Amino acid sequence: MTAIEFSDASLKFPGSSRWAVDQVNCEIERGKLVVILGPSGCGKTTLLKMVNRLYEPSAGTILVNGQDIRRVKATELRQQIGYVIQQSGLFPHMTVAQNIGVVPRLLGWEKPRTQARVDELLNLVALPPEDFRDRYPAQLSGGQQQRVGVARALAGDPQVILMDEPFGAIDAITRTALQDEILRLQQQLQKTILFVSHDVEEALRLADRILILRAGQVVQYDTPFNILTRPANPFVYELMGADDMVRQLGLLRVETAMTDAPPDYRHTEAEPTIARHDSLREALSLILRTGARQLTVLENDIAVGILTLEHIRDSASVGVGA
Ligand SMILES: Nc1ncnc2c1ncn2[C@@H]1O[C@H](COP(=O)(O)OP(=O)(O)OP(=O)(O)O)[C@@H](O)[C@H]1O
Repeated sequence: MTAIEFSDASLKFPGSSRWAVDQVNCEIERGKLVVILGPSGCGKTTLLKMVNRLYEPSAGTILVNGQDIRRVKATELRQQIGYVIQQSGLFPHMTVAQNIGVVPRLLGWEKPRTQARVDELLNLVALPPEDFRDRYPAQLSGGQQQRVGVARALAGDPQVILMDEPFGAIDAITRTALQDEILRLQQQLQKTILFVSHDVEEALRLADRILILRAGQVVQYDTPFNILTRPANPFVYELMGADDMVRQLGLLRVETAMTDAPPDYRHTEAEPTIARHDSLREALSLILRTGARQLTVLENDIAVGILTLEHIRDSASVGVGA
């Protein structure tokens, strides 16, 4: 099912001679995390802000859950769509609980229901409620503020969440921790997330699909694996740094290269196993170390896939497409 659909979506800012977003056509499947990637000024933020009508398209249409967003009041639309921005955007004069409770209050929830939801969300983003509920944003680290920002975006239980470089201003170690958190939450909640980034590693780690923009136009929209192995043109190849394959293998997840295990598949105890979220680099090490012909890919102790050296080799044989 399609959660967001862009049809010829375009935007030209008043007084500007060029299109900031130029005839974007793409469908975002429900439950997927799509990263919009591209160089500075290519239109990533503009495209994102068109979805919750912070910017109105000059031409084309955008559907959210099948509905033309022009037919929904902007305020109502924004209550249905979570939004996380770089500097968290928390209201400084409100406590953490009040910040997270903004949308539930707008939706008219009773106080006890809002309070319970705030605590549930703080637990979900690994901030113990009793420690954090009554603090003000200035009393939090940058990483904690972003966690609260994510909790706030989830508060009304929206199906669609927009994230605009949410971890851009965070140090590298905390950023990795927050990315792990998003992957964990995503496994649990399966929201449709449109995530702006200019960081290739972040895109490869998080995305089910990557949308590459250049000068407002879609250059390629595909899985991280296909973008790395079949870049549409030299621009994509360079953007992805596809010449450094060892680094890329460290970023691609096993699940991006494996084949699904047949329903009757059984693996013997002796066969080495790997988790679907481990990196291809770890998989390669394991194959080389054990001399195994194939690895069984596990998720929650269940065999979900098979990974061979050929799969990894395919992922490393980059060619620039037409
Ligand atoms: N409010 C505005 N008025 C006029 N032009 C704008 C406005 N906002 C953005 N632009 C222009 O539109 C183009 C796309 O900007 P946008 O912010 O979407 O790019 P971006 O890809 O998100 O960039 P970055 O990675 O640097 O944040 C740029 O040329 C920018 O200068």
